[in-house]
Amino acid sequence: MKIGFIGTGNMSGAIIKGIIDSKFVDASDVHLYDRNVDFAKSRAEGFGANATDTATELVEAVDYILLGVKPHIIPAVVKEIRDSLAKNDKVLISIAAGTSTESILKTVGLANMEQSIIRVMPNMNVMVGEGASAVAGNENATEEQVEFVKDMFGTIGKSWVLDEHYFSAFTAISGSMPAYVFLFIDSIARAGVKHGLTKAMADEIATQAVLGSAKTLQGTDDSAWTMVDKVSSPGGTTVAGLLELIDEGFISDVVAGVDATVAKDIELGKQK
Ligand SMILES: NC(=O)C1=CN([C@@H]2O[C@H](COP(=O)(O)OP(=O)(O)OC[C@H]3O[C@@H](n4cnc5c(N)ncnc54)[C@H](OP(=O)(O)O)[C@@H]3O)[C@@H](O)[C@H]2O)C=CC1
Ligand SMILES: O=C(O)[C@@H]1CCC=N1
Repeated sequence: MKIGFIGTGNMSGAIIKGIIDSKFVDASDVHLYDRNVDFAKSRAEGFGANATDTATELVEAVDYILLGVKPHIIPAVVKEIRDSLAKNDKVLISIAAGTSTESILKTVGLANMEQSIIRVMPNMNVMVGEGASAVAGNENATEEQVEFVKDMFGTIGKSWVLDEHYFSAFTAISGSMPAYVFLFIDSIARAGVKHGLTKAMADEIATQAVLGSAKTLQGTDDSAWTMVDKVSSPGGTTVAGLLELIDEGFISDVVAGVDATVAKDIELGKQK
């Protein structure tokens, strides 16, 4: 299969690297287009992939087209390529937040009502092969097409087929989550600085503690809550801090943050 990327920024770059490094596709089957053509060309050169001068050329050259542009750019790009889409049996993949397959189908227009569209919500951790991506096909997408895209994102982390109805929730607990975890790590490090550590040292320690905790949790059948109990020695340091965190609203603050993310994703979707 040949895969094309329109918009070759951060997310596309990470996905391209992952699918080539894992040999999911050969670099010669990857085609890139960006509005900054020279940028796409230098990216392509780095990966050993191909670059095209226009978006429509890219559509002609590939089987799957990933839209790697910001959500507000999606309509313009889709309008630009819709005539070439109409002539061909291609699959569109969108990773844009707050953008439903239905809204893309409307942009594609009446001539393309059979268009297969697959929506994916990855997260930034695809950059290190530890992404968490949800995949949903519209009613035109075949099971094989959805599985292909799920496997594609499975090469750069974990991927799940998920009903599109849950995408706002998934965006909150996975797509946006790296930012919240970075904030958590920074908060821990700042507390370390308060108690005399240098910021650089505290950043490194907090990052390793979070990484190790995630790995420990992945390696056990125990729930996160059970693991909280396992770290908390009777009368010890952890339970003292834990009770203070809960008392200060840690759980409800996290839930409120997720609620706000979900609400924004729904709002963005309604604007389309
Ligand atoms: N960042 C994240 O953590 C996540 C992002 N996403 C989604 O991924 C998508 C891409 O985000 P990200 O990679 O961060 O964005 P970037 O800005 O890094 O990349 C977008 C690229 O598309 C180019 N571009 C802009 N307009 C056009 C056009 N008309 N035709 C072709 N190329 C164009 C941009 O060029 P220029 O720089 O010149 O504008 C840029 O190179 C977004 O829809 C976002 O919602 C999803 C999950 C996580
Ligand atoms: O902030 C955003 O809109 C995108 C979606 C998920 C992560 N970043």
